[in-house]
Order: sequence, then C-alpha cells, then structure tokens
Amino acid sequence: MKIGIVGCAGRMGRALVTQVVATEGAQLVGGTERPHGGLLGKDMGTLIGRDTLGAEITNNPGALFEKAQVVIDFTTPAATRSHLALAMETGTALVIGTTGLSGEDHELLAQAAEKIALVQAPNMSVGVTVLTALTRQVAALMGPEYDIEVLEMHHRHKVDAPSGTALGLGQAAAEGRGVKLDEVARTTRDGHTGPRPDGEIGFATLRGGDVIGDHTVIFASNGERLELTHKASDRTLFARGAVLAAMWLKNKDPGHYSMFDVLGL
Ligand SMILES: NC(=O)C1=CN([C@@H]2O[C@H](COP(=O)(O)OP(=O)(O)OC[C@H]3O[C@@H](n4cnc5c(N)ncnc54)[C@H](OP(=O)(O)O)[C@@H]3O)[C@@H](O)[C@H]2O)C=CC1
Ligand SMILES: O=C(O)C1=N[C@H](C(=O)O)C[C@H](O)C1
Repeated sequence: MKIGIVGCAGRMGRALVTQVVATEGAQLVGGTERPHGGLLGKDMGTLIGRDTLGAEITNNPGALFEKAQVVIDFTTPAATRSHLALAMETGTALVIGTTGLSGEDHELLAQAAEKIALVQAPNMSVGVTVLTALTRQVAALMGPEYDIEVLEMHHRHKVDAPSGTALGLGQAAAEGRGVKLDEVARTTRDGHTGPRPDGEIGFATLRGGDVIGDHTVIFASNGERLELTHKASDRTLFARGAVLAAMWLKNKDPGHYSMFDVLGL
C-alpha cells in the first residue's frame, strides 16, 4: 500500500512515519510540510533520525495525492479541508485524525465519502474505541439522575478544546441517552453558573506538560459515581491505529468509515 503523510513533521506526523516504516506491506511515498521548517526537499528519514527512506518532504500535496493510494492526515481543520478536495480530485483514500472539525467540516466529510473511502476518528486507539462503545452502553443503562461529565487532559501544545475524543465520548453518551449532544452540551462554566441543569452533558478541559491524552467519563448521582477512564502514554498508539486504518482501506468502496469498522467491532 503506497502511503503519503501530510503534516509529516508534526508530533503525530513523525510517529506515523515510524509506524509506516515498521509496517509490512506499507510503502512510504512522501510527505508534506509547510515551508518555514526548513525540511522541504529532505528525505523523510530526517524526521525520525534515519538516513534515507527514499521518500521526500515537499510542500506539493497535489503531487503526493497523485502518487499515494492513501494519505494520512493529522494536521489542522483548514489543511484537512484542502486535503479533502485533493482526495476527491485524485480518488485517493484518506485517514483523517485531525480534531477541532466544525459542523460544516463534517458535512464536507459526508460529501467526500460519496466519492472516496475515508476513515475518520478523533482517536485511533483501540482503548478509546472500546471506551466509546462502553460510554454509549452505560449512558443507556443509567437513568437521568446520573449526571454525565467528560474530563480530559492533554499536553500544553494542544490547540483545540474540548478534545475531539471528549466530544466523541459526549456524543456516545448522548446517543445512549437518546438526546442530541448539541442541545445538552456544556463546554464551559465560569462565574455564577447556578445549579447544574438536569440532563446536561458537561466537559472539562485541562492542559499541561507533556500529557499525551487522558479521558474520563463520569456518571455521578447521589451517593455514588461511576468513572470510565482511558490514559494514553505513547503517541505510537494513535499512529498504530491510523496505519492499520490506511492498510484496511485498500480496495474499499467509497464511504465514511470509523475505527469500529477498521477493528471489526
Ligand atoms: N485521531 C487521533 O487519534 C489523534 C488526533 N490528533 C490530532 O491530530 C492533529 C495534529 O496533532 P499534532 O501532531 O499533535 O499537531 P502538530 O502541530 O505537532 O502537527 C501538525 C502538523 O501539520 C502541519 N501542517 C499544518 N498545516 C499544514 C498544511 N497545510 N500542509 C502540510 N502540513 C501542515 C503543521 O506544520 P506547522 O508546524 O507549519 O504548523 C504540523 O507539522 C490535531 O488535530 C490533534 O488533535 C492527535 C493525536 C491522535
Ligand atoms: O492533540 C492531541 O494530542 C490529541 N488529540 C486527539 C483529541 O483531540 O482527542 C486525540 C488524543 O487524545 C491526542
């Protein structure tokens, strides 16, 4: 499988290069970055302390989409929008891990999925995929007297909040409860908030240090609290899921697939 990586010098980009190189049947065909990092024209081996991998870093995503069978994208929402357009032009499959996507971005994904095969998930780990299923189930089992809160902590460099994973867990909780997340979500609290309204799904965000990604879904009622927690301790975790998704996409029909599809859950 010929794999390209956009945003290849980022935290996830580098983890993805390492993972593609370690994957049997995967061939790294190139990566893109923006010009300011001084990496353009260099071999991708530079990114992971290896001599040469025979794949170049460019700022020409069009050419990368032409030669790759699948492109992996962990960048920014704006970059992902332009990558979606290129994927539709070239028919290239996509794995999208970028978070902070808007409602309109999700509509674009749905349109793109009519033409190309894409896997999109805010968290590509096995653990969070299972946690998402558990959250849906527990929310369906627990009555409305259980208040649902999602707590997340990430490293100091993260730019979007709440995390895509936290929002995905909130979405799963809302589905379990049979409500619409955008009607019950509370993403900030500050000042005199008044008591907690019934049915709210709250989100709390912590940022600091080098935390890779911690998520806890809390079901709290009078006298007891049930907490479901996932902690990531290595970015390799997400890269493994993303490269698995890229390999899985081979010969897939157009569609918007999730990690549940990739993992067969
Ligand atoms: N789904 C999942 O499992 C996971 C998702 N993520 C998400 O992945 C995204 C990236 O995270 P992370 O790697 O930590 O972030 P980084 O900022 O380290 O990496 C993003 C990279 O994309 C580059 N980039 C931005 N715009 C473009 C463009 N137009 N063309 C090419 N490259 C571009 C950036 O370059 P520059 O330096 O010039 O800005 C940077 O190198 C985030 O949205 C994060 O939330 C992260 C981990 C797991
Ligand atoms: O930015 C990160 O680092 C991460 N982002 C994803 C998210 O927003 O949920 C996934 C993971 O937790 C790491």
